[in-house]
Amino acid sequence: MSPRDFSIEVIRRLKSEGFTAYWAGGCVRDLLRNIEPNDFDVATDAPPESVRKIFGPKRTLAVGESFGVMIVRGPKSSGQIEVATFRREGEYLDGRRPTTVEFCTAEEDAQRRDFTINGMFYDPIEEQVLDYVGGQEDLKKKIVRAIGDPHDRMSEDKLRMLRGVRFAATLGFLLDPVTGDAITQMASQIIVVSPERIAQEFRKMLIDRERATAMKLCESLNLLQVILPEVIEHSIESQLENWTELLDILHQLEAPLFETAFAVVLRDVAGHAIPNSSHQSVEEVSEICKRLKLSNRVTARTSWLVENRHTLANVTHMDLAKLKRLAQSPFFPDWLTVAQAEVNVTRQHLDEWNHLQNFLDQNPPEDISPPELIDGQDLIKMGLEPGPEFREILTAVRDAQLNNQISTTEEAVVFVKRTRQSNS
Ligand SMILES: Nc1ccn([C@@H]2O[C@H](COP(=O)(O)OP(=O)(O)OP(=O)(O)O)[C@@H](O)[C@H]2O)c(=O)n1
Repeated sequence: MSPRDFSIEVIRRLKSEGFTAYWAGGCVRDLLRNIEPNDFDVATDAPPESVRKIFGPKRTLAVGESFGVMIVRGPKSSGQIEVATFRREGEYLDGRRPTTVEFCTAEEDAQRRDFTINGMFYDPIEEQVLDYVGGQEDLKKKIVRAIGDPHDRMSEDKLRMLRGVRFAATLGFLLDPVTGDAITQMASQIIVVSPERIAQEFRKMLIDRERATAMKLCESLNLLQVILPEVIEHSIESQLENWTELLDILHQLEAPLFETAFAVVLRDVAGHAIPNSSHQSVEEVSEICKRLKLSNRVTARTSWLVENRHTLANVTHMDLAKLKRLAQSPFFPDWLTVAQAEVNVTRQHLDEWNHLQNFLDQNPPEDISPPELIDGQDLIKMGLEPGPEFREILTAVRDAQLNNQISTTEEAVVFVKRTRQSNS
């Protein structure tokens, strides 16, 4: 059973027990835009204990029982769906979670949601939309508008400021000016939101095709200045054209990973620290990643991409070994994605880009990463004492191999002997 069919089954069951139940929130927005939703959330007037009784304790899991949210597990392929009791939320003291909730009507439940386009319900059995907040109208007009007073909605959950930006950018909608003004006024408060949640919104924005629109909106609403002050300090104040260029490059990226797009966002953090030195800048980049609690894997990839942001300019001066080492990097495909976008936007380093393409055409992957000819054991067999210089010797052998000077183990042995003779 598909998740969609399972959620209809759940609604049917709740109704047969005398409750009301609808699809709610994002899935209604997507369905009305003719887009298949990622998940189907159900909202109902059944209290959590009734949900548990109807579906049985084995198939239900209270994820936020005090907030009225239960997970109902379906047969294997149908996954699980969230069934939330209509609720009105009490005060949000920490800007993240309400201190209390009270169960209420569907209409009141709609009023506590974030944006009108996310505040609708749909009855899949009667095929009827329930819209208490003007969501259909705003969908038609392509507007992201907070429900009721935008200050109130944003105060309740400060992350909604970023959600508003994301919906406007990714849906290609306009951010309602009153909602936008409220966000600008409250932007500094985004810091109360956990770094993980902020990073998750950034991820969603940056992997979307409209990532440049999202960043531009974050900047114009002052959110970026609070979340990534380094980017703004370095790009906007000193060089406005760098910021415009950065947005153009972001826009040009072909289906990037989050970290690839994030490295573009951070590209000028680097240049500013010490011109022509990437070291300090990379430390700054990994500090930013740490602050956003990004994983080590993401941090490594982002830092490597920023560190190598000027590498294209040097490719014509690199020998084969250096080029092959570059292309061997697990991050090279992402680096190419950025380099291609940079070339397209700046029209600089076209010769270098062509040089690199020729190199890649002429060197298939097996030539770029050929099996090693010798290792430490071979050096010991040759009578060498294990020590720190093993690394140097093996690097020199590898360079000679990558430069096509040697291609067999025998040649490698001769190479080692000859180098040692000439060094002594
Ligand atoms: N800070 C939030 C988060 C969610 N919601 C409400 O809860 C619904 C479901 O939230 P979620 O699954 O996080 O978002 P979606 O709208 O489904 O969109 P996406 O999955 O793209 O985040 C939203 O539509 C909205 O009605 C809200 O009011 N305020």
